[in-house]
Amino acid sequence: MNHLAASELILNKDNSIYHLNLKPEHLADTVILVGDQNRVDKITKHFDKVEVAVKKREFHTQTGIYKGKRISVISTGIGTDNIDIVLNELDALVNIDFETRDMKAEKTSLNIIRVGTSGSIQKDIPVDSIVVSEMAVGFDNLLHFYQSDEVQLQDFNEAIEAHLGTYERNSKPYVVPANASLVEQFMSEQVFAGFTGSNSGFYAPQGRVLRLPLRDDNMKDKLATFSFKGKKITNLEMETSAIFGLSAMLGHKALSLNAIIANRATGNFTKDGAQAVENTIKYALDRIVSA
Ligand SMILES: O=P(O)(O)O[C@H]1O[C@H](CO)[C@@H](O)[C@H]1O
Ligand SMILES: O=c1cc[nH]c(=O)[nH]1
Repeated sequence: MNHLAASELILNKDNSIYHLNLKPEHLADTVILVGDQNRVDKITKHFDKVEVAVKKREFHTQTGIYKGKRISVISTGIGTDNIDIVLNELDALVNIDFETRDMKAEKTSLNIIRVGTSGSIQKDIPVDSIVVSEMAVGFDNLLHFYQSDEVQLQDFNEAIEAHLGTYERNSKPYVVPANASLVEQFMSEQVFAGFTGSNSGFYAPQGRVLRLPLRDDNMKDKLATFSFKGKKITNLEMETSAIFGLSAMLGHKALSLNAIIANRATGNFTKDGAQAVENTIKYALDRIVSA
């Protein structure tokens, strides 16, 4: 067997994993991922107790108990490049033996739930609502570095590429589904079912113009008018595609919920982002313990 070299599976002096700074015993099987470090406390303030609190760079982790369930909350920072780090290190914590540096024979499957913020691109999905993503389309290029074809919905890939007329030097969009059982657990009449676009930036990649012109002025409208097999792209953010894709490849279950703080179709921005996020956190925690 090939043991993973020190340069590939990187452990800190205390045997914690490189970026997350966590040891296997620090992690719960249910993991909430948030972009913003300050959101970790906003979630664990609802916990009965917090037993682990570890910080390194933008990766802040707290593990504790909520209504009898052990949950880890981890901030990822912004972007799918960070999701590459977080998902690989989460998987290593449960599925690689840090002593032997080999894969474990028996694999653990985590439940991974993103609680994020996002901008709606459909008029009828207003600010302060919650979108539960059934699917995601990645306009980043992360999944293309992995043997990921099997987890991608190729018919959607082709339909989106044809509709957008993606610039030939950009990476090709990839579409990946959320875990179906988590979608069922989190869906209700209080939320919108979504198809979430994950972009490689906040400004031009999401069709925002401050001072710099876009290569394609119509990109936001093209995203909003895409429709295939009854699905429209509902909202834009920056992590969900990679969370769904890497989780599916690694055998974990993933879902993403986003508080809608901007409506790009109407030009509205929430008047109380903190409350929108708090409502989404409460909804997510409630659904996690409802299983
Ligand atoms: O609020 P978070 O979870 O960070 O999510 C959204 O907010 C950030 C951009 O402002 C991006 O990370 C985007 O995905
Ligand atoms: O419009 C938005 C709002 C939040 N996060 C994003 O990435 N885009």
